[in-house]
Amino acid sequence: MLPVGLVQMTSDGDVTRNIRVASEFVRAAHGAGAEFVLTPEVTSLLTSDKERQRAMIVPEAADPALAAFRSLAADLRIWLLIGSLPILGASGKFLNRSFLLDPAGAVRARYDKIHLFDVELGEGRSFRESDQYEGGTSAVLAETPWGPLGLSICYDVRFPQLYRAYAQAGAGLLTVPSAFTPWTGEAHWHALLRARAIECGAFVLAPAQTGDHGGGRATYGHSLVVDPWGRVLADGGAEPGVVLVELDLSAVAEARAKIPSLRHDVAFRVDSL
Ligand SMILES: O=C(O)CNC(=O)[C@H](CS)NC(=O)CCC(=O)C(=O)O
Repeated sequence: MLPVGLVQMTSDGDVTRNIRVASEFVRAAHGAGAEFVLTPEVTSLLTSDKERQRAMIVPEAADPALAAFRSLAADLRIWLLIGSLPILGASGKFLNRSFLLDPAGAVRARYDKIHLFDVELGEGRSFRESDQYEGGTSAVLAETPWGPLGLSICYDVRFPQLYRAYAQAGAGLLTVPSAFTPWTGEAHWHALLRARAIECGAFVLAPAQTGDHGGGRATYGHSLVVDPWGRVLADGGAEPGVVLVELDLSAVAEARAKIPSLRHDVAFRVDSL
């Protein structure tokens, strides 16, 4: 059994505060027995204030949040997935980067969000993540004591081919740290995450931002753990806090034995008539 803890929080423009709040929740999850703790997308900074982003977002080597979370993982002797930190890349654009830290505080994997959220939701709700961020180009499968883990972030969840590639490469754990909008979350969040779990026969771990972040930004919450049969094992609701759940890892082989759809994948062509 793997005891996991998902941190649900309301990050804002105050990096120091966000690091403190996330760290308190991580400590609480560890105190409750979690050996693997996960935080949401943009744990360290969630703001629409572009000047503030320009001032606060730095290269990885100088990032105070990464340094703090590496010490925390080492201090608590836990595996820690920091859902993402905004990082200043070499091109001058930002990268939306997940970090998997081991119990020695070492960075075991980095993943840069591949699919950027450029959408028009209507009623003046538009997002253009690519204005400031550069997308990643590599899927990343990380080794853990609990088997291979496939990393992704938020809007990536709408691209099932990423998760299928992870499942075909052996992943039984999939991470989807997020900051979903309240509107799309209400309509799609549970369905998308359950679909990824079911079609991959894998656990989906999705720690989420929640609530009102100020400056017109709000997120859906509902941090979710879904098992390989598609059952929602835990739902974080709307309030900040920690979601705790024990994963029975044998459920991966069990689901895939019942429905071996990963083995039934065939290459096909599309005939346009
Ligand atoms: O910009 C930041 O500060 C943090 N990043 C986010 O909030 C990102 C990009 S705007 N949000 C999403 O990808 C939401 C996806 C979503 O809601 C959907 O697919 O429906």
